[in-house]
Amino acid sequence: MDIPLIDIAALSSDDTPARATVAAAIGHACRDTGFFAITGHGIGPGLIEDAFDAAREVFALPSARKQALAIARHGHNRGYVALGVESLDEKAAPDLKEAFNLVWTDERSRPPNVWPPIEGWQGRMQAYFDAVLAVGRRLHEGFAMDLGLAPDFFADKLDAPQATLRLLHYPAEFGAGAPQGRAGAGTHTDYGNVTLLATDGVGGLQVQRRGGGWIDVPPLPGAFVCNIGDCLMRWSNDVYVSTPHRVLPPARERYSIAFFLDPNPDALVSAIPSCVPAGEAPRHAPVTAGEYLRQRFAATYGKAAGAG
Ligand SMILES: O=C(O)CCC(=O)C(=O)O
Ligand SMILES: [Fe+2]
Repeated sequence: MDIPLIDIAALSSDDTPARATVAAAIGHACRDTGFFAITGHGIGPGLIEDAFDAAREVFALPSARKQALAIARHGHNRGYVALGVESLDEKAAPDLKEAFNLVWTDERSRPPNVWPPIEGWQGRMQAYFDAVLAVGRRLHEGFAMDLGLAPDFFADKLDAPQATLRLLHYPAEFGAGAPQGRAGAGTHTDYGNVTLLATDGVGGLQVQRRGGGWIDVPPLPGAFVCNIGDCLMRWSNDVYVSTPHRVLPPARERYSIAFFLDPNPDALVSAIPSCVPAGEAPRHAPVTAGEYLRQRFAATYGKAAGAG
């Protein structure tokens, strides 16, 4: 299979050889397509279903209510992004999707989230956010072990992360009749360290094959599709690959929930020693994760959307 299915349950155990086996499987996928799917993550189907229900409720709000929650109004990458605002492929026409973003915040160093006025919504989404963040941190223990680092290498670089939970809605009316050249989400790589994606079982996500062509990501109920982003690729001196992917205009209405786990703003992204061959210089200059992501967001949203 092009996108391996990895049971990560042993990562939560204290069985060192079993942890190393999972880490090696993750590492292999990160060097190959940069995409893998995980089971054994410990997030029950009920929590995932609740998150999708909450996503359907927010996108079903009247347009004016959604606009009141817009990122363009609130800034800091929180809130609603309407259809036609964003192009993940910076050179292409806007994506045929709407989105709602929630960010990691301690409500002191960063502003609070924007919450829609829906009964019980905040509790459901925060529970999902916390659960998926824990899994994302656990995956980093696997990356660290695979890269010859202490398992907790990333822990203090992810304790105030630039993490974003992004509810996505691709409306049905664009399926077969999508305007020429318009995608659900244009071809792009993700910016941060790792993305954990839950889908509702409607296809459309495709991953670029290195030799050319596209791999259809099959519906994987209960699993998360994970992929490496540009920041971790840079950290690994390009040993891990951040692979371009896209979402076709779906034939049916489609919902997905992406969780982007990106490091603390002040974390220094500097080539991991085991990834730099002896006698060679690192491929990229060190940069803070905050500065790196600022540059990437500016390119996608432009100033008008007030992202970042
Ligand atoms: O909706 C999806 O399946 C993927 C979305 C995606 O790749 C992204 O938002 O970065
Ligand atoms: Fe993506």
